[in-house]
Amino acid sequence: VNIGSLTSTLPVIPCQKLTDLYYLSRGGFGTVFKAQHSDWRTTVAIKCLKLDNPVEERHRNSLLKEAEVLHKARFNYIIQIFGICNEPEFFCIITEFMSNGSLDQLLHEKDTYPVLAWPLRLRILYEIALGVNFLHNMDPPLLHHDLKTQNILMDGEFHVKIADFGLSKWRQLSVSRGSGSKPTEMVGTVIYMPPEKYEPSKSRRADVKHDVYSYAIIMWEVLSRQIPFEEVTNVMQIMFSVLRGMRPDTGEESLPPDIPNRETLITLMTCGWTTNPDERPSFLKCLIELEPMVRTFDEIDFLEAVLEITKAKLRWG
Ligand SMILES: CNC(=O)c1cc(Oc2ccc(NC(=O)Nc3ccc(SCC(=O)O)c(F)c3)c(F)c2)ccn1
Repeated sequence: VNIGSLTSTLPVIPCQKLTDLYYLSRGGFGTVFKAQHSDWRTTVAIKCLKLDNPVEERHRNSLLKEAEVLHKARFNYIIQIFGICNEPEFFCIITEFMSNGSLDQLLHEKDTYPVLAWPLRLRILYEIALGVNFLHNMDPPLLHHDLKTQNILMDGEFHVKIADFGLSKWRQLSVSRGSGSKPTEMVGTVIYMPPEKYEPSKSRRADVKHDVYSYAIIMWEVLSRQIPFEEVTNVMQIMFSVLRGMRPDTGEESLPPDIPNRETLITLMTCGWTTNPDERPSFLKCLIELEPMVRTFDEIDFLEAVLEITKAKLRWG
């Protein structure tokens, strides 16, 4: 058997199979739609190149590259790619549709989700770590470098899938080329970015400790349901404060005393966002800390937590 032939090729899907397109989000030059696959009878998400500007080779290639990366990174906690649609006038990546949206929405839309039980919050943190740890274990390691709650998606049972809308990353690319006269403003958010990355020139190549800083900030956000540095006026002020050592507050008003394993979780998050990248834990270390915590809950605890928010969501409509 030729091992090369074993690597399953990615299905190429004719674009007329994709119907009922519904606009979801837009970025640099990519646009994301919800769609129906007419043969598979399921809902999918498609990330495609805008149709207005001529599909330059560069854009098509970067989307092809993304499809290849996703195809290689197939795992339980990474968004699943179903195929690509590669036609002269229409080019897109087809992925599973994550019906419960992003972690950002789950955490901060408190009208829709008034309660978010601790067992589910811990399972979410654990599954994010499983996903990123898998990427870091690939050969060569795949570094995400844009982990944020908007890139963590939730499926029908509120299980986590790591995604990368990547639209801001490319936009940043196009902006940082100094296209216009105005200063290249940072697109996207700076709160998940480790301080050593504020000066891209000085940052070390292929920084393996970037993602764990972002993860520590996400840990705080999941446990507090607050926006990190919400009280700080602007992006520059956040960057100066973080460079001086400011981090989200780990006091009881942000992280309530009833959090299970509160001290261990705070130790892990403060270690994860420490200024010196070398002192930050690996995702393997994070998983070893989190496994026993998640094991203290049983399947019913998770199902009850999911049922609670599913009911609330249906009531809110
Ligand atoms: C309510 N539901 C929705 O709105 C919705 C929208 C949706 O749209 C997409 C979102 C993201 C992607 N693409 C993507 O995630 N790619 C990618 C690339 C690299 C890495 S790993 C290394 C690295 O990060 O560079 C990675 F983890 C992921 C996409 F194709 C479609 C998908 C599902 N549901």
